Amino acid sequence: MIEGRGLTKIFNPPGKNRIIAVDRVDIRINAGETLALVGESGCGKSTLSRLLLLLIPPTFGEVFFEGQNLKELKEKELRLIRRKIQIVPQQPESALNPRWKVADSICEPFRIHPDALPPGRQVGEELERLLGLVGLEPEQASRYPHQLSGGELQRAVIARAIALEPALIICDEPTSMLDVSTQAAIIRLLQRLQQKLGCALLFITHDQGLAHAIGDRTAVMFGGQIVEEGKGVLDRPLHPFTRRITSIPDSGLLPCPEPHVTRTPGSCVYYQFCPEKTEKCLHNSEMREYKGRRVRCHNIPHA
Ligand SMILES: Nc1ncnc2c1ncn2[C@@H]1O[C@H](COP(=O)(O)OP(=O)(O)OP(=O)(O)O)[C@@H](O)[C@H]1O
Repeated sequence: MIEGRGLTKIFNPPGKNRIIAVDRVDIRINAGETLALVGESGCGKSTLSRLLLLLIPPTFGEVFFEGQNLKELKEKELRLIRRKIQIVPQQPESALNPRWKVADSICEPFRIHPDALPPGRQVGEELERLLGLVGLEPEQASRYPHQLSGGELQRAVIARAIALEPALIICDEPTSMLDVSTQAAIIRLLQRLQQKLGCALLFITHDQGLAHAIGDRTAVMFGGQIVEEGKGVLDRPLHPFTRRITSIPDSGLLPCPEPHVTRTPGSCVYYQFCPEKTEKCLHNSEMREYKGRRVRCHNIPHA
């Protein structure tokens, strides 16, 4: 359904070294599936998700949605596609207008896209339906954001995200600001909604337990690259980085280095950290298909 090919994002902050935030990433999310994107802080997960929506322009690479190259679309056509892809961010407050009642934020998509309202339906009826789907009371929706808890706010953001029946919801660490029991409730809600609405999820997290629980497939990121991707990645890891993080449950031990600082020029992105590196790892590694997986490592045999 959505596919990024060769996506690269280089930031050039004034007076600082350039940052290769996303480096030649190929990524595909199929209709109705959940892809968990896991990696340490700073490895490029959020930048990659913003590239997929063309919220920021890629330095190199292209994005295809249902076969259409987004770069070739006019702004109006791109807006129609963006309707089909919604984001649930880490901080729900950032997605809701603090001066609006929550109900008004949830219904905003219908004001922007009045044609999206099902024929014969009133906005109020849709609001009631959405609140029911996410488990919020009408009374809660009549409050302002600062009058709701973090979990309630995230439910409101999810209600807004599903209003236009998206084909894909990008969940960018949607539970990391919540306490553990609220986290579990929000995850269950997202899973239930996905089943009911049939949408795909790109679930971004640095929590490998969560990635394991929610993903049909998992993509592991390091230093701006996807280093391993497929089914069962966290159960039977092949890449040295995936093996390392899965051997230390809940590791926060390997903060992602900024590639321009730590990377040996031209080498595999994991070169400086890899206990198994050989001479060929001084050269960039390409993605290889192996046992139904994609792995970016010279030491994985060619299929
Ligand atoms: N607008 C920007 N200008 C300059 N550098 C940026 C910009 N946005 C992101 N970066 C840098 O790009 C790299 C990747 O950042 P990104 O936010 O995508 O990582 P992440 O994996 O989502 O991290 P986290 O889990 O902490 O949100 C980081 O080094 C970050 O500092």
